[in-house]
Amino acid sequence: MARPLIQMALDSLDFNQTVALADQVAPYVDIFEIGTPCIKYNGVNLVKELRNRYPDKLLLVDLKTMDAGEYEAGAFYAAGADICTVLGVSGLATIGGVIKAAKKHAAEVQVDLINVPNKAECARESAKLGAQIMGVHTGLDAQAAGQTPFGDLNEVTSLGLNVRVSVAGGIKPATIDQTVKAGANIIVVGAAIYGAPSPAEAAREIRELVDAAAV
Ligand SMILES: O=C([C@H](O)CO)[C@H](O)[C@H](O)COP(=O)(O)O
Repeated sequence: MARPLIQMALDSLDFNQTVALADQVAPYVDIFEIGTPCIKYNGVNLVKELRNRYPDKLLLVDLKTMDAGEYEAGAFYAAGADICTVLGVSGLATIGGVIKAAKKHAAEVQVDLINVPNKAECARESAKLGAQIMGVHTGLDAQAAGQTPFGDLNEVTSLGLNVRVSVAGGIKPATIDQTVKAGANIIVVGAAIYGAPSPAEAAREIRELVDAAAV
């Protein structure tokens, strides 16, 4: 089984704390995600900082774009993003705009399926348009209401689309094995790492669990 990538969700608002957390977990993760609250607060300068500091890491900017796809995402690809996210609920015109911006920078697009009523249809149409990654996502508010992403993950991986499937929403050590076995290509972890007493130790444990589950 191909080893899934680990994506660290950097969800602090503080610029320096975000960079410090990235430094701690860097040896164990493949993708740095600048989370939505963080990118809204800090903007393109944080993208530039992480790009300069980590030229070889993948950098995802979780814009969750809802409108003006090409215009909004263009600046973040230009600053060094490898992947920007666009909301599935935004519609195909906006998703197409982000895809256009990504192409100009030889970069990629992730469609976030958060709150999309028909995830299969959105994933199929977005893949046809050229999006490379489908993001199955139970957001922080839905998690607080007791929801998990695993049912949606099974639905989207079983579509057999020629895309990578990312999963986010409260993933923790106890759920790594089922996540890998469900076919996720990218596993996003936020609170289980940044909320741990030692984020570096927590990231190392996640790395070991993913590697063990993927054999
Ligand atoms: O995308 C996220 C959230 O909606 C805030 O924008 C999180 O980064 C994502 O859910 C991963 O974090 P955890 O759920 O804490 O693992």
